[in-house]
Amino acid sequence: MSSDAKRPKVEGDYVETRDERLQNFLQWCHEVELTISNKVFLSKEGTVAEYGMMAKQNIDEGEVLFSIPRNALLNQQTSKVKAVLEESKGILENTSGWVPLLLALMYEYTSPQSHWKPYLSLWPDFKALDHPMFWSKEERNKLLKGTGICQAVETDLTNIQKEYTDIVLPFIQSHSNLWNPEKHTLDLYKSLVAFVMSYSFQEPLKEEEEEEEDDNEDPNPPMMVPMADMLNHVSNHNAKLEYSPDCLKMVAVHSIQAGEEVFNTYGQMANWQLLHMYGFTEPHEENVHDTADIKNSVVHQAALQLAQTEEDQHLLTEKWSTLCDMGIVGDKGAFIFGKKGCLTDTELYTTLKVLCMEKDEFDAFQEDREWEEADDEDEVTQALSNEGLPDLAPTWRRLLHVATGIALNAYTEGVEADRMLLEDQEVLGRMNSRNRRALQVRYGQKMILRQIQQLTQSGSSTSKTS
Ligand SMILES: C[S@@+](CC[C@H](N)C(=O)[O-])C[C@H]1O[C@@H](n2cnc3c(N)ncnc32)[C@H](O)[C@@H]1O
Repeated sequence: MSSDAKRPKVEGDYVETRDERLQNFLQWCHEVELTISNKVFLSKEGTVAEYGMMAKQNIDEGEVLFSIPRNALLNQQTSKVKAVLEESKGILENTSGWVPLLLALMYEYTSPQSHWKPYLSLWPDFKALDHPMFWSKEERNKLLKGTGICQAVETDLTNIQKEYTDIVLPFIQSHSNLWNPEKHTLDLYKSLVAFVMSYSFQEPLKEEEEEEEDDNEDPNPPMMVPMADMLNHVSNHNAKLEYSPDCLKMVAVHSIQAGEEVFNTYGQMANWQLLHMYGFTEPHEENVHDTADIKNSVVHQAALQLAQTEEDQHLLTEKWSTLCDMGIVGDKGAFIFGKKGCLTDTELYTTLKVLCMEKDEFDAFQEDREWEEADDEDEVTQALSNEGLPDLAPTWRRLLHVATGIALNAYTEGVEADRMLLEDQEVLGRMNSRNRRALQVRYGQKMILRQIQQLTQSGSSTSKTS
């Protein structure tokens, strides 16, 4: 380690920090020409979680806070193992597209000579990662029942295990000069998956590429962006990352006052997504992007409950298979509700419309293939916004009301029980942090569902939409 005296003064580097790892990282930033404005500094003090960036002086909207040259990004192209990853491209392809980066990280993270050592050493053992994938299954099922996270984590864990056993381990074994199965274990792989989940960035496609890659949903592989990944997230963020051909820049999107934390955005993330991917949550009130799902199958179940005769049930089966054929609903699909209304409004509108049709109407609908005529998008959005819900046709409203009830029953406790816990500071203080985060997710989802339930209460208003 070099002494303070030998260390060059890095612009924006708050040398008063006694954090040696941070000092080494800032020194490395200087060497790779990653430039930082002297109006900001990295710190563990005053931030919402561990490292974060703080404003030292007032910052104007549009100011560049730091700039990262492209050769300081860590991905399979910049890693020392680039050539061997490139050679084996075909073998390493998998559905997530993460394997090459994960192999590069396994190598760089454990290599004492790695060019990336001062950066990766900021997280010596990934102790701070506490995604639900590290909780026990019992804990997940107890705390997160109904939130959708349990199933998402089970799928992740199955995929991680399979990816490691089928692709990574054989590859490591055949490249024993670079990797070693005793060091590069499944446990390390799992920690690195969580690290990539919560610290990596994915460059958005340029417009031309987007047009070409119409069917490709996940075209750019993830990469590690030193410094940008030191910023924490809030939905009401004040900075964002911009991509240009030479470098990536963190730019203030609002003015930031001295003493405030600089927050990036990880995207428009509901609390369940934040907990699943990043291991934290925002208070439901503060997260403007919070959502709750009603599974497609739950709306089907609600319609079956409302069907009064065998004939109705039979008709319903036909309607459901029509909706499946149209690609509107599916086994794993869900309707998503935000704080202001349904975000998958076209799908829900068509589903309610078809499920609530009389038999002759449905026959005509099928014959005329009327479904190919799109409904007016603005009208659909308005009808399924919170403002529009009380005015839905009574049959639609009833169906949505029953479906919401079923969705709410999937949770262990009611919304009032969670509200009481959240309002009692003493109880909250005694709660462990997993419990608190799970509570935020459950409470937010239930509040959104409860709101739909209230807005679709029968007899609340006369119908306008039919
Ligand atoms: C990209 S890193 C940010 C740097 C991180 N604080 C550190 O010290 O390494 C993302 C991680 O920071 C934490 N984090 C980010 N925003 C947060 C927030 N608003 N509240 C709590 N934790 C947050 C979570 O642990 C998340 O997985």
